[in-house]
Amino acid sequence: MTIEVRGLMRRYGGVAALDGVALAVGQGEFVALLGPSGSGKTTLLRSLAGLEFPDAGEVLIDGRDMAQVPARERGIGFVFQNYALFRHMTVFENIAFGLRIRPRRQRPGRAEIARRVEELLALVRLPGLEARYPEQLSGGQRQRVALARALAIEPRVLLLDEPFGALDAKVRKELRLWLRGLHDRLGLTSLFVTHDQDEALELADRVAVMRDGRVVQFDTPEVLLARPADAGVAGFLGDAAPVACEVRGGQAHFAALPPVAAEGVRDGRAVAFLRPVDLLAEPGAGAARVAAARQDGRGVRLTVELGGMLLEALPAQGWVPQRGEACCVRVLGARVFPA
Ligand SMILES: Nc1ncnc2c1ncn2[C@@H]1O[C@H](COP(=O)(O)OP(=O)(O)OP(=O)(O)O)[C@@H](O)[C@H]1O
Repeated sequence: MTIEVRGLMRRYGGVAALDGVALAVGQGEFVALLGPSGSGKTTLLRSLAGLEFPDAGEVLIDGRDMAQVPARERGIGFVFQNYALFRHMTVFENIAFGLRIRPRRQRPGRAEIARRVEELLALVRLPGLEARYPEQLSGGQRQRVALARALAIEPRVLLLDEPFGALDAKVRKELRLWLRGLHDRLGLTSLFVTHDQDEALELADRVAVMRDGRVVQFDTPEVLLARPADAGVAGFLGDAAPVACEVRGGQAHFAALPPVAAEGVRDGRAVAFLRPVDLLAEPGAGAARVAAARQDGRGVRLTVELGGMLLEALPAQGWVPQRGEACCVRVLGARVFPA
């Protein structure tokens, strides 16, 4: 199924939660809505689900305008933060609920419901847990039950609001990869809200970056990192450090770093956004000093001190940096915007 919204507006008192949102999602895409708190992500997701009705604009699902159609008639599955399971119902009843609320004509019989619940539990890899209550499950298990409940109606579109928000980092990582696999296998079109950029960049085919009730950029993770639409997006993604510079003739000049290409940027004061992968530190008598070097899951993370700034950089291959050691920093690339 395809999803398209045009000119979506939603005001709460004086606040424009959605301020003219446009977005077109293709069949089979896995899309992240990413943005700071209050940027309108949840309001957009709820408008797609039919839990919120926009003041103006269109919500097209497979080309049909759904803006005023209630949630249960949209055939969309949704999963919210904090599981939102019914605490007084067993796992079986929670999942069956998704089937029992279907319009009468499509509602399956008792035996068929039991068969479907069993199938869904196998799908989310929780067989045999149907008699448990939510409080007898771990956070990750609860979230998978919530997903099974959403999938019970066989939706073609799945909407998820911070689905892994309450889980610890390891479970979160496992579950999101598993969810991506499930999306692919079932041929769903999915949108999920997150304010975790790693999650968005790792999982999504495309990421819609939201700010102040608008989608400011909608692109693949690669394009977002390489060509952010504006300084706001550049600063929000990829752990980029903003460094003041001066552009002259297509080059950005810094006080303490070598110049770097800034093609197409007009001459004058500017800001360069430098990610750790943009800076290569090498041992040698340079103006920089190693402020910290630590090992994490991805390799050595190096912090260098240079002209009063602290910048994250990659160490040259084979070099084991020591704190306080002098070094030189090369700039491999930068995203530069007029100040
Ligand atoms: N029911 C409501 N009543 C009044 N204001 C609301 C309501 N729902 C949302 N808002 C406001 O609309 C704006 C967008 O909110 P929304 O929840 O969509 O943002 P968000 O990007 O999902 O934020 P978060 O990441 O914090 O969940 C915010 O300023 C919020 O305070």
